[in-house]
Amino acid sequence: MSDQVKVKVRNLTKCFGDLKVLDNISFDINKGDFVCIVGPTGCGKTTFLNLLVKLIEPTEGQILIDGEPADPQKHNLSFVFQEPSAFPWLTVEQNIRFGLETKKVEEKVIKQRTDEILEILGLEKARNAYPHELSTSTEQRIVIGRSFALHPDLLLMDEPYGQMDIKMRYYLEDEVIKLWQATGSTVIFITHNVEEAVYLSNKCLILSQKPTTVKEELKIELPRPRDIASEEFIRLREYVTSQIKWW
Ligand SMILES: Nc1ncnc2c1ncn2[C@@H]1O[C@H](COP(=O)(O)OP(=O)(O)OP(=O)(O)O)[C@@H](O)[C@H]1O
Repeated sequence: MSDQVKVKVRNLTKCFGDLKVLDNISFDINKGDFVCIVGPTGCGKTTFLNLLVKLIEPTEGQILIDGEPADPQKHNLSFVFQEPSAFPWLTVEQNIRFGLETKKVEEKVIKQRTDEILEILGLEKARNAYPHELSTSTEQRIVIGRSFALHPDLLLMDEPYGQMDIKMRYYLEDEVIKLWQATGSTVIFITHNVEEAVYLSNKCLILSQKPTTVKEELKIELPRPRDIASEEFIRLREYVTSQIKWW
């Protein structure tokens, strides 16, 4: 993990009319970090992502990527949302190649990255299948693979496993860690699931209730793969849960 700052959030405030959602928020995300953002329902997690991609404008403050105002036209941002969005008319392999071809990446690099991602996903044999021939969770894995293949400046994931059952989630979480480690991407991952945040992140950003501030930036330095039954894991999970409680 390098200490080079990738994302700098400074004095970010967002109001919708009289409703102050984000209240003077500042934090840094380092290059190669896997940051999970957790907080009470409605505290503004999605609002933060919308500000980052300029879907909405801040009331005050700014977000910088590599020292420049965040701009999806300039920065290489990639997204994964809760609803899988593989292109149904493309095969698994073509889905993973898609973004790289659009960006006119050299064929040799496209092939090498696609093969690497297919291998990590264990989908080499399904490379010529279409998404409708596969399960919903596999479709989401393809979307995640497609996003990591781009080696984005920043990969934004908003509850990508929200619809998956618990057993499937552990499997997918291990896979996303492999993709992250193989590509060195910087990831911002939003989740309601504290266990998922402690399992995945090397830094957990705990937000308060509205008007939202950063309650704590918690470094999580447990070895990987993480043991959810270990004393330290349980202690951290309980601690983060206690921090986001507002009742
Ligand atoms: N365009 C908008 N206009 C008015 N209010 C909005 C708008 N977008 C979001 N809000 C309000 O801002 C607050 C934060 O919403 P947001 O969806 O960012 O929260 P969240 O933390 O992602 O929520 P959840 O935990 O439910 O996923 C909510 O009270 C929401 O109603």
